[in-house]
Amino acid sequence: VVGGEIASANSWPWQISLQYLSGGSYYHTCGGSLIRTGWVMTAAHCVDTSRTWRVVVGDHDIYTHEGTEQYLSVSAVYVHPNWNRNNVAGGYDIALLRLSTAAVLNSKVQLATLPPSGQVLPNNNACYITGWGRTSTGGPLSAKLKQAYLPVVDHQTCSSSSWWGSTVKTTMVCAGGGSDSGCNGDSGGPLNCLVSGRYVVHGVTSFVSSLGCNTLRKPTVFTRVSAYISWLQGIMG
Ligand SMILES: CC(C)c1ccc(NC(=O)[C@@H]2CCCN2C(=O)[C@H](CCCC[NH3+])NC(=O)C(F)(F)F)cc1
Repeated sequence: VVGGEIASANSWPWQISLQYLSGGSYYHTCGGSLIRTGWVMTAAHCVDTSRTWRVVVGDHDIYTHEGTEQYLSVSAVYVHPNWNRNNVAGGYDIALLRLSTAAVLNSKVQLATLPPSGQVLPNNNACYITGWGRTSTGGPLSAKLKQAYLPVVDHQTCSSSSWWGSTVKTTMVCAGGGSDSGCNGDSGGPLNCLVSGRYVVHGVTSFVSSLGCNTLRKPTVFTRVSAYISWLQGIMG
């Protein structure tokens, strides 16, 4: 997250850190959302390589043990069948992770609320992106979870020529486009949008401009969760 601020610890209790095993240690690579005690929603581009994964729930500082973390192994990865790793602009950047052991819910570990199927938010709807991604283009990951206020940019604006043009599809949500943005390492995490006074996860962080995370008029682009409710339901049962 570029800009924004450090979140209050565990104030986004469905946010997870997706980590991979390398040389005996685990490393943060993406975010995700806990949507059932045994299921995590993330981006397909996060898990389209075969690795040993773990999910950490209840985390705030990914580099220190705070005692609130639960370390959960992943028993199966379900990438959307239409995902094309060579074309993030095609959409379908969504995946589900089946956890080997269920998360234990408490004040710091909660399930995300998902939107109703087909719901599209209006321009300027209040949303926050959260994640441990880079804090500037090419910069380091954030040790502590960050949040940034990214209002929705509607499709009409986001798909216009000086914005993302035809790269952005109606199965995506755009948000921000100014000095605050998502950045590498926020992938897969939630876009938390205020709807009727409650936070609903309307987006899965998908891509930013390769010219720079907070490029003017290149909002952070999210997979629109409400376009995939039936796919999610079909996998989870
Ligand atoms: C033109 C369109 C197809 C296109 C649009 C944006 C990009 N962006 C990028 O490639 C930038 C640079 C580093 C990773 N990245 C990204 O946007 C990656 C997704 C890469 C998927 C493709 N491998 N996502 C993120 O960094 C984010 F924002 F989700 F945290 C690439 C292609």
